[in-house]
Amino acid sequence: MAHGSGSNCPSVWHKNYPVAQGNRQSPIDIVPHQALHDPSLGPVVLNYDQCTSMNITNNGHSVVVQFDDSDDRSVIQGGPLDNPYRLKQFHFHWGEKGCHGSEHTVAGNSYASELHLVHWNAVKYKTFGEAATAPDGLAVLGIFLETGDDHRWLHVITDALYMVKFKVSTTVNCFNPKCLLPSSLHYWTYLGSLTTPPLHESVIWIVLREPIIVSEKQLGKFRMLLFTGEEEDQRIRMENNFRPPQPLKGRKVRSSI
Ligand SMILES: NS(=O)(=O)c1ccc(S(=O)(=O)c2ccccc2)s1
Ligand SMILES: [Zn+2]
Repeated sequence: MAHGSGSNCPSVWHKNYPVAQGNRQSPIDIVPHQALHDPSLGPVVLNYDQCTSMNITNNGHSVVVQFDDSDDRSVIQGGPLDNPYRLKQFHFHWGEKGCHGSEHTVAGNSYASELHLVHWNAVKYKTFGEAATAPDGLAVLGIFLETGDDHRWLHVITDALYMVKFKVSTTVNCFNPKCLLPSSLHYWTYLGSLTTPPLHESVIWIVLREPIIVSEKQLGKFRMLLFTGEEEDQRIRMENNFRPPQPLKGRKVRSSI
């Protein structure tokens, strides 16, 4: 859970963001045998083949790789989505040690980290900002990270993290996030929200069942990032930037499995 001073403490977010206690908040605990298998749910299709990555930024609460979303070169479609959603950015959530750090949990079990690929509905909405407040505006693909062997492609990101130790940005060229996908695209899907303020209830969540494997060493590089800027004398390590599971409030989780 994100501890620490003021705003990055989930238990007080509702004071400034009353929607934190809304009816479709994220993350949630996914209970596989209570999920509804929906045969009408087709496969999720990721068209990330062209190079649209732009930069990697430490934004003070995570590390974010941003993409050029001025056209439909990088989109997700299929599955629960009625049309293609454009890739805007991806970022991670992690803990300070062991297997805590993911936001979604599976039957009460958490993973060491969770990758979120954020997409927006550019067919129905003119801008990301407009989509971000619409009930079907965003689609976030969640991928669990489990510790084990080195992930050969995650190195491209983790080797760049020292450059964004403080709250800064640097360019990253031609990183195709398809290399961060597990072999199976079986997923759970449900209607939820952003997991950080402003907590908009605008996200169609697609959470992959199969985790990707990364090494402790690679995860450790996330933990050496700082919430603070270079000019600040206080150095607060960036870790535990995950929100705990929120009440399901009657929502149904569907599975493609
Ligand atoms: N963890 S999460 O994937 O739910 C998430 C939190 C914040 C974002 S955002 O930066 O895209 C964003 C989107 C809308 C408004 C402000 C920021 S995505
Ligand atoms: Zn996230």
